[in-house]
Amino acid sequence: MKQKRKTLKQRMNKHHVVAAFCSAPTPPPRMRTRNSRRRWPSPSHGACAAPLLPERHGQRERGGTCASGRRKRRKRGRREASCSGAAPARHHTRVSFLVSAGGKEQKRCPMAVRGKVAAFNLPPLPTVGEIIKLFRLQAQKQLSQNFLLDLRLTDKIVRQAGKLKNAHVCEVGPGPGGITRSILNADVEQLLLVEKDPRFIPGLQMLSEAAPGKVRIVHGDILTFKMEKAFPKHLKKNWEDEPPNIHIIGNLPFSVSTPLIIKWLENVSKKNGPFIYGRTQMTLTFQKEVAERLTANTGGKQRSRLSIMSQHLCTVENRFVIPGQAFVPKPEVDVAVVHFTPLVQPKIQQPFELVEKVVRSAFQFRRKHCFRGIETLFPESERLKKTEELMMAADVDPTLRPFQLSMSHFRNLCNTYRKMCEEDPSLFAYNYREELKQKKRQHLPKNTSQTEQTEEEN
Ligand SMILES: C[S@@+](CC[C@H](N)C(=O)[O-])C[C@H]1O[C@@H](n2cnc3c(N)ncnc32)[C@H](O)[C@@H]1O
Repeated sequence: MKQKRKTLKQRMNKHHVVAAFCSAPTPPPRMRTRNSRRRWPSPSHGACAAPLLPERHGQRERGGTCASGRRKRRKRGRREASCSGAAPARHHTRVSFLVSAGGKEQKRCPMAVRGKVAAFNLPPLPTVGEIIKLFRLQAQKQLSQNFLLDLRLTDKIVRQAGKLKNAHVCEVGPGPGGITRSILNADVEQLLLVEKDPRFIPGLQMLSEAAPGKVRIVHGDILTFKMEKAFPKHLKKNWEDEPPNIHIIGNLPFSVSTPLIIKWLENVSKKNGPFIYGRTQMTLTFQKEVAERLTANTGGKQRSRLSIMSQHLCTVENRFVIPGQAFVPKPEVDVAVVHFTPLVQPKIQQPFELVEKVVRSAFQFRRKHCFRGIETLFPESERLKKTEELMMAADVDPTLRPFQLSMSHFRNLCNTYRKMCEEDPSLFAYNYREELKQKKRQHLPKNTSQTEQTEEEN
């Protein structure tokens, strides 16, 4: 009789587990999964995981009716209960969930989906590590893929975005879905995932099924993806108002994050792309040194083109550093999480291209006096005269080094250069590098300023 009742209970458990994966948004009343045994059920639909997921439901039920099965389960239960909060990320594949009859969390390994950010609980899922194994998602070095498996860390990244309850979020490069889980746990309204590598799509579909109606997956390149229509129109806010409840979050490869932030800064300046909705906030990871450049102050060692371009358009905050060893595989460098909020008024009120040109020229020779870079704004024939005119009118000491120039120095330089371009409409089209190339092609004798290598970082 006792044995019969247990079997029924087990059947109920099985039913709830399946339901959780198929469509039910609520967690099962009581469930145990032992991930090393791969007990999770396969998703019932979608082209994603079915062929790779082992079918174990029958085995589970049979195991429950014999004495040795019960002994094994008791032993396993003790092991699960001993899973401590200090478990390192690599232990995460052995994590289990224990949820009580009321759906209230009794005990759950802190490595699992939780943290202050959690406001919505995904049903039990295979861990990120298991998804990687299950779908054989080896990181591709040429795509600079480095994954975050520690969900405390992904929660921490997501917390940097602020309150996400009912927010519309776009995650760039979700990969195996660590950050994705933390975003979903923050009780967002809608999550748009843009992933370039098709190998990750089935694992993401699995997450999508665990949070029905919330996730939209786009297989595409974020550098070309059009964000203008990505979110509902009613979320639009005036630029002067508080930022809309729209966030961009992502841990992108370094090769993509720098060109992407430059593109998005241009979008901020033109109020298009993701900023058609207002002052959309971004929480993104960068190589630590790039994050330092983005946030460097006047006189700082890392002060560069990126510092001026980002800080004149946004409030930029370097929130925290993630050591390289937190990623799998470990990259050569550390990573920093940077938060951007577009400013109501840019600090330099000139077109993006003009500011970019002045700033790029100024940092052309970063160890030399700033006039050496600034003079590359002018054709050789009138270089000296025009550079003097610009520096005088902008009230900038020509012997300062580029990294010593403040935002107001750059504002004055841009405003004066704009006036000079209005007086001489051909000036803005002048391109120093083009001139150099042409001269090289013509085999003209080179003077020092022509042969000098530019030092500006790109
Ligand atoms: C560094 S991995 C991070 C993966 C995951 N977000 C994490 O934190 O574990 C970068 C991810 O971005 C994806 N990715 C790379 N370039 C991309 C692009 N241009 N557009 C969209 N996704 C891209 C990669 O395929 C990979 O999944």
